[in-house]
Amino acid sequence: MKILSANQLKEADQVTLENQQISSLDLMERAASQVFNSIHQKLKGAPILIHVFCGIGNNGGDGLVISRLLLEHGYTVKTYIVNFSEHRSPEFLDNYDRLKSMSKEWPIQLRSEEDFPKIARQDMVIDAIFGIGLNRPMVSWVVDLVKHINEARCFTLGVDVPSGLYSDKAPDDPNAVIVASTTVTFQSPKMVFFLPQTGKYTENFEVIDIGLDKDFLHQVNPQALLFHKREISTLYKPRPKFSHKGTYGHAVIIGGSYGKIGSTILASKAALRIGAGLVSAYVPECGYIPLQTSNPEVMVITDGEKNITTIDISISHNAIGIGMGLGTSDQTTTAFIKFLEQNKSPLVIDADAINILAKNDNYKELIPENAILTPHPKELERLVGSWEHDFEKIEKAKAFSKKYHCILIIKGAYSIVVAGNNLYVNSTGNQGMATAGSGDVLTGVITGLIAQGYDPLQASIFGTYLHGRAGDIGASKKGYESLIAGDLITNLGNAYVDLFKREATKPEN
Ligand SMILES: NC(=O)C1=CN([C@@H]2O[C@H](COP(=O)(O)OP(=O)(O)OC[C@H]3O[C@@H](n4cnc5c(N)ncnc54)[C@H](O)[C@@H]3O)[C@@H](O)[C@H]2O)[C@H](O)CC1
Ligand SMILES: [K+]
Repeated sequence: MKILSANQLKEADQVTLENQQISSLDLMERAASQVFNSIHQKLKGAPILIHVFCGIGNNGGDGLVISRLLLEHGYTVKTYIVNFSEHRSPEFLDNYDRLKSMSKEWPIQLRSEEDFPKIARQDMVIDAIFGIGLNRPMVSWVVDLVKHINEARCFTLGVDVPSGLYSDKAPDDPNAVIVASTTVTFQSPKMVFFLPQTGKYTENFEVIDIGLDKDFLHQVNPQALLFHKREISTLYKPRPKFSHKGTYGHAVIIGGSYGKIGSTILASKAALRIGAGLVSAYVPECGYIPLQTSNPEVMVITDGEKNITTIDISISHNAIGIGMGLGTSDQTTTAFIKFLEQNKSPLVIDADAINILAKNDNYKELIPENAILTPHPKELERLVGSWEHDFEKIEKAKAFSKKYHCILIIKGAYSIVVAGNNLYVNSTGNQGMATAGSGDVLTGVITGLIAQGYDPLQASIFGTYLHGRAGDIGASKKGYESLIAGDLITNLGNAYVDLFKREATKPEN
């Protein structure tokens, strides 16, 4: 599914009006009626008080249409106009008149704190104050209104986006944004829903198709792509019946140091469970017995006593995952840099291997083309430098990916695969996966997929999805708190099976 920017949506809007020969008032009616349908389906006429807060632009216009339709269907509604400016949009004004002409109770004008209504915990709020048009800080009484609404802690539905969010940067004041229980958004999910600083303002979101011009939507180069099961399942490579372990490649996992051998146990097991034909672990001597005991299917090569001192892989192989538990001692650093100078294999670079690269710009030049780096936020910061907000972080990640011709996977609630200017947002995973070793499993998964013949970009997107889905299935059985990295490995098989199940284990956003 395409994630479009605010400008792209505005352009789509214009193209649609021309090609479908409709007015923007018609389009607003179409869009807002769908929001009403979604509310009506859930409320089914429930006799609760619904407060609809409308700005004076087109988001506010949507709110007025929703108010009218709710009233027509017998709901108890109070409509408020948030007068943050004198420049009311024509579509707002048309709908304002329509609402006044059909309702005995006129909308209530808000101009200052004295006008704020009481909102009870059991009421519902529809937030149509600002949409994708917010382009400067809100005046202070509107900020106070937002806080007043949030303090009520009642079910709050955001129209298009929670008011107070910009489309391309973090909010000026983190308390000046509506915290929505759900957001019904038009045509395309918004990038803000997927980023930590802004995604927290909506618990859920629902995308509704408002019928924007199909050709435009088809040809437009999106801000990012969001991957769900239907798109992901097309990446799956079926296994031929007459195949053997050699068909599925040899994955090598390099890492571990005294006290951190578990990371390589997890990564190598994950590479096996995702389907690599053969897996070898290259670890220091102290890892030999733990690995052989816990993963009998994995072959073990050792070097150094407590940490790796040279990396010499003479066995034939198809992919290497390196860095988990590796440590960053001088000896290990030298070994890793020498390895990079000679290596010709597809690489997944994780954890301490990223930390070593971050030490020196000359090291980064050694990143092979199409290597995949899987940093968590702190590792990413070491690699690309600090950022002020998430959009800047993404721009820095893109610049890094282009400069070094590699793929970055920004791990988080929605992991984002960055390949040059292209962004791929993952839709699976949950907060239970914020646990030790989760990243080691991801590295093993992606390395195992490359060994089987998936290209690095496919392996990044597909691997991130399967890893998250395994976490979702694991959490559905164990809950978030008790989910551990080993459970992700256990459920990788279920994640594959789930790809071809019709019903999703978790509703798609
Ligand atoms: N194609 C679609 O997706 C459709 C979207 N619709 C809805 O329209 C809004 C966007 O409407 P717009 O009028 O452009 O912007 P807003 O309503 O978000 O904001 C109103 C207006 O206010 C000005 N402004 C911005 N920041 C401030 C501020 N801090 N203080 C005062 N004034 C401010 C600015 O000029 C804005 O234009 C979209 O989200 C959807 O809800 C259509 O209904 C259907 C098609
Ligand atoms: K809104």
